[in-house]
Amino acid sequence: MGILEKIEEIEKEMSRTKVGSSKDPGDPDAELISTATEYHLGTLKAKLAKYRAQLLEPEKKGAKGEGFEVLKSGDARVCLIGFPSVGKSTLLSKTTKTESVVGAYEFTTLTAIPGVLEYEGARIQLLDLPGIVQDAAKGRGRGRQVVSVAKTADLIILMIDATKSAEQKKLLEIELEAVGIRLNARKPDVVFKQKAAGGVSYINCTVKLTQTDERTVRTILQTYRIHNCDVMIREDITTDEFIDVLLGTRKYIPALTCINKIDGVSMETLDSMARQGDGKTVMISCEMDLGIDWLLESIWRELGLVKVYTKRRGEGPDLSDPICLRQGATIETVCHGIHRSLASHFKYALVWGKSSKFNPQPQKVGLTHSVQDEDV
Ligand SMILES: Nc1nc2c(ncn2[C@@H]2O[C@H](COP(=O)(O)OP(=O)(O)OP(=O)(O)O)[C@@H](O)[C@H]2O)c(=O)[nH]1
Ligand SMILES: [K+]
Ligand SMILES: [Mg+2]
Repeated sequence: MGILEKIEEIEKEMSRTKVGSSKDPGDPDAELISTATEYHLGTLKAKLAKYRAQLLEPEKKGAKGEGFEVLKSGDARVCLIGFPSVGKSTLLSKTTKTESVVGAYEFTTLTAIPGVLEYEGARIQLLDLPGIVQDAAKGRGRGRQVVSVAKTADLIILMIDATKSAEQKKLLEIELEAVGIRLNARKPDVVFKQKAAGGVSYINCTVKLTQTDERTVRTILQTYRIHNCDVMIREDITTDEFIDVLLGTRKYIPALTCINKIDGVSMETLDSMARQGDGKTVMISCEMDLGIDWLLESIWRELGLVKVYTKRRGEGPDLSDPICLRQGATIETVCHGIHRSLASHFKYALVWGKSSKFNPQPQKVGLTHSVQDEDV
């Protein structure tokens, strides 16, 4: 029997068990029967979770942990990362028009399910993902695939079940770190450029290095057989940070911790979680509809999107339909947001708002001008 058939068998057995367990209140054996039924259901659930976890195993040995193929769309991508059954799919179904199957058993979700969060005029892609297991990054389950998708996120939500171990957050962080994701860390201010010739040109501007030095940097370059490059260090970095930059495989991604199912814990526990939380922890209950607005606001804030409005000559700005952009976006990005060929026919733009030198008067600018939030 294949895994799918086994799963089907168990699901049938589960529904039979539920039907057969309707209690007769007058029956003295009812309590006994119901305990036995619960136990049986529990065993079935465990088996179901085991088989579903097998479905998540990589198809063949040595297969690379490629990400699930979901096209990026909208203004930004947010990934839901968490252990099984913390409520990732429940959250997606609640906040977007997409229905992702919710189940009381682990590994309900087997692939990446995208939904669209519409917030403040932005369209944010929210990705529901399979639950990960410990050692996911080493290739257990399809975990490696899940953490690989996380690399493509503009924001990662570490989703945690309030009723389960407080270790969850730490364990998730370890899995993400293992594939090179640095959560809530800023990219070190170091410029590293490989060249074809010319040797190593090392420049350390302005800062005094207290945690590494030129000799160490040069030794590391030799170890990696890099003989021609420009290195410019602009902050007091550690040796590890230099290696991060050198390998270029690190992703620096902002993250929020979302503690779900707070309906299931006592006020004391809730209070102590609130005290431990940093500015990047949000507590919610999908079931009781608590904290969802707080979460959406936090997502919006952490993404740091910039809203820009357009206006026609002689008319007011169109406030109903902003263009949402990443921080640091330029007029060129704005052009692409309006029409693909606009930038190639571009002469100049008039900008009103914070980025205009003459604010509140407009400024005439070129394609490389950086826009700011609420510019017109
Ligand atoms: N008490 C309570 N239960 C919840 C809450 N949110 C979700 N659940 C339940 O938790 C169970 C798991 O929910 P899912 O949304 O399937 O969890 P998931 O993280 O997507 O699980 P996998 O896809 O298996 O990794 C379901 O029985 C939900 O009804 C909540 O806020 N409170
Ligand atoms: K589940
Ligand atoms: Mg799910």
